[in-house]
Amino acid sequence: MSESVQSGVRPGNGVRSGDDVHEHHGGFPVFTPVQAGPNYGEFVESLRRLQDLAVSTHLPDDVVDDAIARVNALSDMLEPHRVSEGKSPAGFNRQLPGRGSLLLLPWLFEKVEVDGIRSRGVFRLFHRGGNSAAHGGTIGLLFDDMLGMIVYASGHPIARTAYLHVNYRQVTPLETELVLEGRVDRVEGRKLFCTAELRDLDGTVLADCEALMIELLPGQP
Ligand SMILES: CCCCCCCCCCCCCCCC(=O)SCCNC(=O)CCNC(=O)[C@H](O)C(C)(C)COP(=O)(O)OP(=O)(O)OC[C@H]1O[C@@H](n2cnc3c(N)ncnc32)[C@H](O)[C@@H]1OP(=O)(O)O
Repeated sequence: MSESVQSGVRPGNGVRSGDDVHEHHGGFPVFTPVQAGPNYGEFVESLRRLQDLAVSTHLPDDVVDDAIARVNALSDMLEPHRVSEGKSPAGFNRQLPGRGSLLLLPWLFEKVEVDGIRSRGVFRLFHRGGNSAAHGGTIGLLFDDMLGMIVYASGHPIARTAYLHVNYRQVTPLETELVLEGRVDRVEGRKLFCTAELRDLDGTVLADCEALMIELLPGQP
């Protein structure tokens, strides 16, 4: 199999179909994953810490002024290195929490196999919704991103989420290790019906979802 991937997606370990199916479905460009450097994970984690602090501090105005200047200086340093989609290590590095993406929940995959996926991690302070619970939208983000990985691992061509039904069963705590598991339950043509559950370490289901992923047709964005 080539090193090229569509939006970071390629078949799970030698499963199901050949290269053609994966490299010619959908209108995604073919990306070559950008390997993160040795300190990239620490860089992303430093930015997450900054986000945690941004939502959990009450700063004097002069500290805010100083912070604005420093953050702008940092942005000015990064700006000349801007690249187009697919040319940054962000999102392509499965060995890093959140695949090295600041958007994604900083979770790590424990199992990425044809029959399903398991990942583990915490919701951070900056994911707070209210009363120390995770914001419901961030739970949807966790599920939705996992669905992409489920499709990838199961060996199906790239797919998009047609619907994602989330059941919020219990309040989801912040800064507490949790486990997420999901899989493709059944396939009808291009339609992949998936389920996933978010549990605490006692096995209590905090949220679960049912989703329809649809394999993209050639040229579909
Ligand atoms: C090496 C390192 C590894 C890294 C590895 C990374 C891998 C990880 C990548 C992550 C990648 C992100 C993946 C996240 C997933 C998104 O978040 S995607 C973003 C959110 N979703 C979207 O933006 C989708 C927007 N919608 C669309 O583009 C189109 O509606 C769709 C979903 C492509 C479907 O359109 P279509 O192809 O025209 O399909 P259509 O003919 O309408 O329907 C096909 C069938 O599905 C049914 N259907 C369609 N929609 C629905 C619906 N909402 N409800 C029920 N049935 C429906 C139709 O009834 C039809 O059924 P049949 O008649 O065939 O029985």
